[in-house]
Amino acid sequence: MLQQPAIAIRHLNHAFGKGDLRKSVLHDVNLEIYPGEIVLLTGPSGSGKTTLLSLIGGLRSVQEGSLKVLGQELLGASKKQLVQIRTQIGFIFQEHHLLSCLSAEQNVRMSLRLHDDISMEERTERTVSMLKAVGLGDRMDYYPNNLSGGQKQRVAIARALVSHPKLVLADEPTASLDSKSGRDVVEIIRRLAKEQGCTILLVTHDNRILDIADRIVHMEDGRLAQDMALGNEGEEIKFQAETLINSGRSVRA
Ligand SMILES: Nc1ncnc2c1ncn2[C@@H]1O[C@H](COP(=O)(O)OP(=O)(O)OP(=O)(O)O)[C@@H](O)[C@H]1O
Repeated sequence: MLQQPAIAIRHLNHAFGKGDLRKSVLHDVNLEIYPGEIVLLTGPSGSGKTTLLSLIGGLRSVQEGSLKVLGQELLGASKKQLVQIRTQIGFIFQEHHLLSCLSAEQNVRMSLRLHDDISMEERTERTVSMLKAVGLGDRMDYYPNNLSGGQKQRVAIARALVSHPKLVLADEPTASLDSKSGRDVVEIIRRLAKEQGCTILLVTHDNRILDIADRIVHMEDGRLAQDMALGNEGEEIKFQAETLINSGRSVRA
């Protein structure tokens, strides 16, 4: 493949704690994800998915191995470089982390504050059109407390995508949603990501998401245990993929 990977990971190890309390949680992780790919990260509770996602997002420092995100090496990166890489990534979490004192519009607009290259006028335009794209054109002045769970998660998606990031990292974005809202949220992420051509890495235990993915990467005990491409293949692969997602869910339950 000629394209540069959006994420390139080589021999990545990670541990928490020191001395006797040191616990190794990622072991020799190797992974490449290419621009435009939608990849699901699955695995049992405690297998290291969130740790891996937070390293890729520049939310933790890389300890050992190589981790390149959008061409930038994060091993040894300065705080300033980590902040810079974070501005190029859209984050969507299970808990939406909206600021309750700000309206939906202000929450979305906030994520453009570090983008000095985008004029005030364009920030307003983008914010309004992104909230319309997630179906909240008539809720822009609402505060989070007056929105449903699914609506709050849609504001969080708008906030993650309004800067047109090249990479979106999502950690169980549908976990707190009912089945219809969960499906809507996933469909919105997929549509907007394909329109904007961005790469998505999504941690999930939710097999309703399966059909939006190009690939499933499965973790066990801090290692990548399986990497499966999905396409228009038959029921057998689909069954295997569902089993992987369910294995994570049943262990967690
Ligand atoms: N800040 C931390 N300090 C110490 N140990 C941690 C910390 N964060 C995670 N761990 C440990 O690292 C391991 C991997 O955790 P991680 O949250 O990455 O797993 P996960 O696959 O995302 O799990 P889940 O599906 O439950 O969210 C677990 O054993 C966890 O207890």
